[in-house]
Amino acid sequence: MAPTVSLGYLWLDVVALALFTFIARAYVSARAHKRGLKYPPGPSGLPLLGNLLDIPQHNPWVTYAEWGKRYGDVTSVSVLGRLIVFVNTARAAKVLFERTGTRYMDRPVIPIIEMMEAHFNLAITRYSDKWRVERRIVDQSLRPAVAVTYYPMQIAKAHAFLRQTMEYLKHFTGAVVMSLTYGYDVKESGDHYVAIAEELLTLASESILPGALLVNDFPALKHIPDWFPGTAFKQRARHGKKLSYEMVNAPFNMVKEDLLKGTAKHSLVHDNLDECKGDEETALKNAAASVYAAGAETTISTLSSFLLSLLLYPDVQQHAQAEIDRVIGRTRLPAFSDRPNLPYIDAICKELLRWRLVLPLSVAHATTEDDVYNGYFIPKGTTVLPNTWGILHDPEVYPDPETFKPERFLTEDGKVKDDPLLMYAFGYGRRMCPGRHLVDSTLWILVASVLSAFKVHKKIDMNGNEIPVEGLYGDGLISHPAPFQYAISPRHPGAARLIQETEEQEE
Ligand code: HEM
Repeated sequence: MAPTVSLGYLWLDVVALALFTFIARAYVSARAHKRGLKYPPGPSGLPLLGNLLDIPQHNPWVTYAEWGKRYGDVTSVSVLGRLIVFVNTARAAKVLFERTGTRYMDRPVIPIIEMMEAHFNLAITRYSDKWRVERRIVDQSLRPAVAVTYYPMQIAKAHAFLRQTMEYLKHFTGAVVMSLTYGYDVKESGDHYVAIAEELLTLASESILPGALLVNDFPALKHIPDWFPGTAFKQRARHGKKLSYEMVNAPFNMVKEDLLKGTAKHSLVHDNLDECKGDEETALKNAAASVYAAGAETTISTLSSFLLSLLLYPDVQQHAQAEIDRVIGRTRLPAFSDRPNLPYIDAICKELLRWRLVLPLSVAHATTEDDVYNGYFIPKGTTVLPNTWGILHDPEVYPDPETFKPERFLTEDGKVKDDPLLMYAFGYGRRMCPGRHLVDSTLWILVASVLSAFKVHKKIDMNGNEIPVEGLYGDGLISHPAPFQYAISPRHPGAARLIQETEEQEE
């Protein structure tokens, strides 16, 4: 039976905490006014609720980009008194994230993520000594000189992908990241570690964006007991906590056991474990789980977009295959040494990062101290969301931005164009993605291998008609294409044999 005796006290506590939250936020706002400064402009909100009802749940980055056009390159909204700032242009991103040192390098506290104990993840760790130690481990293990040592493994996984085709997509990305992090070869279906990570990441990704859960704006709701209506978020948090524990500890303990047995392979954990003492082991554990958490789903989303782009833009496929035939021919599969001679393949990889962003709103930053931008006040602790989608879909920089056009990254004489803005797909300043060098080679080898061996086309239904593909995307923090149907077949008579040979080479 639900306890009733303490209900009065409980509500007093919750109301007191809510009031405290409001007063603290009102105090910050008063501080801004005292200095004669306003928050960055944005849509006007309702009393108390602020802009809560203006936050869209579908493709929010498109609305935020429209606000950017209307109100300026830095805009803001208030949700139940919590200020959220959006950075809408490359110019503002440069000033705020690159020229102000560490002022914008914190992460906001997200109550539901803390309740899930998923803040082990470096990507959402506050700017602190803990972040510095764990980031150093990840940077060391994923720097370009180490990333190249994973080339043979990446080639082997890409060839396995060709052999098993599409069911292997999820497996492929999980396989690369699990192999480099723990030296573990994931099972081809139903892998326990991959399943846990996928479930936790989906749960966290759905819970994190502004407006997703009320508890994120009103932390006092954490204290409401489970039996109270509307507290499903607590069950979600408890389940997330169990998954976080398993994700951080289970694969790490497996490497320790393998080390004792003498069977552990080259991996981030293996290479760092020898030097670990006391707390350093926790840092290594967190860093490793973060690499998996940040690396697998993001890469899956990009590779799914690759397949989708081939269905929607058959001419891109033809152009790429003509380049492969010209440079490599049809008697072998691509190797990393072919890369300088395949600029169109490189341009496809770049356009994939721009066209459908894996993290359209990047990962939220937060300010470590007060700041003033263009005369507007941005207080310490403000959530700052870079609208990377808006920046990389600005029609003045990328004409016809919704169309997949690899040639926008080629010069007139067919060379690959350097585009510094594209790095924003990987984030900003010191928080920029440490996995970007690895992504660069993973993406390239898979795109080149698939295009070399296969034709990817629309599936045909029982009446002989092509099944249409809409190209819709989901709305979580990590944006995935909605499921779509496709067919895949060897591109030429020798392709099947080349694929078969990869198996023999690996034996
Ligand atoms: C297409 C694939 C990927 C994309 C588009 C991507 C993009 C991003 C972005 C936008 C951030 C946030 C940066 C910021 O806050 O400014 C990030 C953070 C991070 N990424 Fe990636 N990423 C990808 C793959 C990977 C891979 C493969 C790994 C590891 C092997 C990885 C590891 C991380 C880590 C550890 C962080 C947290 C960094 C921090 O907060 O200090 N990512 N990534």
